[in-house]
Amino acid sequence: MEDSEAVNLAADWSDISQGLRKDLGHQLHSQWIKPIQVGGINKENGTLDLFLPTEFSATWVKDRFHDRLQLAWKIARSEVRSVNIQVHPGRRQLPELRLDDGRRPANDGASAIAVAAGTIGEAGFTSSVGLDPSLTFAAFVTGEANVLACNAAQRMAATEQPQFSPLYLKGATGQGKTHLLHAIGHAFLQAHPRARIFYCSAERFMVEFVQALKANQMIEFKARLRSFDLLLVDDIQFIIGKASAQEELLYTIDALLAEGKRLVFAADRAPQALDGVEPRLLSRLSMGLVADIQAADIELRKKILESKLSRFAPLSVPEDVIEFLARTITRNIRELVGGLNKLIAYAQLTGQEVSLNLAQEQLTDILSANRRRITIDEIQRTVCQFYRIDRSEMSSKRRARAVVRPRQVAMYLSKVLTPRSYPEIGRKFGGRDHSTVIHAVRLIEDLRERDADMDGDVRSLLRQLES
Ligand SMILES: Nc1ncnc2c1ncn2[C@@H]1O[C@H](COP(=O)(O)OP(=O)(O)OP(=O)(O)O)[C@@H](O)[C@H]1O
Repeated sequence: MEDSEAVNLAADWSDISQGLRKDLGHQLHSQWIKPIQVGGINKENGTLDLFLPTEFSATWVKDRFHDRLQLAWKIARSEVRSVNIQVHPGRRQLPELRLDDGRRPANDGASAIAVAAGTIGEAGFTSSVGLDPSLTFAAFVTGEANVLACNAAQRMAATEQPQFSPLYLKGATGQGKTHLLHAIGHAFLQAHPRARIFYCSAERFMVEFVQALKANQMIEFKARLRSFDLLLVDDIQFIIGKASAQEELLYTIDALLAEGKRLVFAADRAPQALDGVEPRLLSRLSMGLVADIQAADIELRKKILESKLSRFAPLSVPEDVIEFLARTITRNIRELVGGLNKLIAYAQLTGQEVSLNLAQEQLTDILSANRRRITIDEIQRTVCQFYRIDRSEMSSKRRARAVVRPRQVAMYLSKVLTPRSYPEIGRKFGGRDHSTVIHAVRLIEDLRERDADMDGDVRSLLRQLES
């Protein structure tokens, strides 16, 4: 990279970074954004490399800030088409760790086991590296879908002796399991400042296990694992295969439970539905309390958006935008919050007001991914009810205008609302040829422009089908 280009990139980064600082607050910014180093722009594909010092921080930043960083760079530099967040080659800057007897661990010191094994109260690196400071109970919004899981999590963190262990949090992706795991960690640390806690994903656990095995470090690995007061293991569904790693986890669970330690697992499915997990481990995972996190309903989605918005005060977002986001981004909370963040970031970076139009314009990817899958059968049923004709007319050969037009409208809606091809649509309408469907789609498009009644009918049908 030429010197002048490096200077320009540094200047742009300084502006972007400052904007994000205002947005995210000092703590999050200095922890996650400040350490980013900007690489060069690949002239061929427009990719800009952003480097972080550790794998953990790279993953964290990628998960939370990728869209924002990409958007900010796209606005700052027209030639940037995407950003690629990765670990800086050859750099791993986690604190150097020592085993209890003063020796250094034999591996590179960046291992999750080693990191989490530090004395939290002294080094403070569990709270600054392992746990996301923003994922607390205070920031977790409850509703019918998650209140039981949240109560169970609070109890796991607060009481002197846990009434149940392990706690197993079950819920679909993006519904707040990781958030609760981190919140338990924070609350537990607050109640027991010198506690030893360990947070990792099951995948990470497997990697650590294999590394320890290869490096002849199993004694230290086992000792570390058994030394924790609170063990938080995320995404346990990934603990598949590797019988020896599963066995080690099983022994760890037994050892920690025997000492009344706390264990929390999170997964996207019930223990019994975990694939490739040996029965003894399954029985340990389900022997405590299995708490379900259901998909958030619209009320909870709105409450979460409002709570996230309070961080951006005094910026306000019109109520119709909140309503729109909560109503349309239904798949999970991660996308919902991501959508809000993206919208606000875009509005701030371009100096525009947050509005319904802007939301519809800027969130097309998220919105289309969330759009309910409408079937051709559903379309045919709705159209027949609307025009009061028999369902069989959708496939019949009758050419009376009273049935031809509704059939054409249904074909048009099938093209607009489903990913089906013209021939596929034709087959669903009594085996008609694809050219018939193309003709119907063009005709209705044309009629919508010329005939207000037809346009009104189609709008009304669209509303019914998309509600
Ligand atoms: N009830 C809630 N209140 C506030 N924020 C929430 C809530 N539920 C989820 N979130 C937010 O949604 C995002 C996704 O949540 P999280 O990462 O905890 O999901 P997850 O269930 O662990 O997903 P995955 O299975 O994909 O790991 C996070 O930013 C989290 O803070």
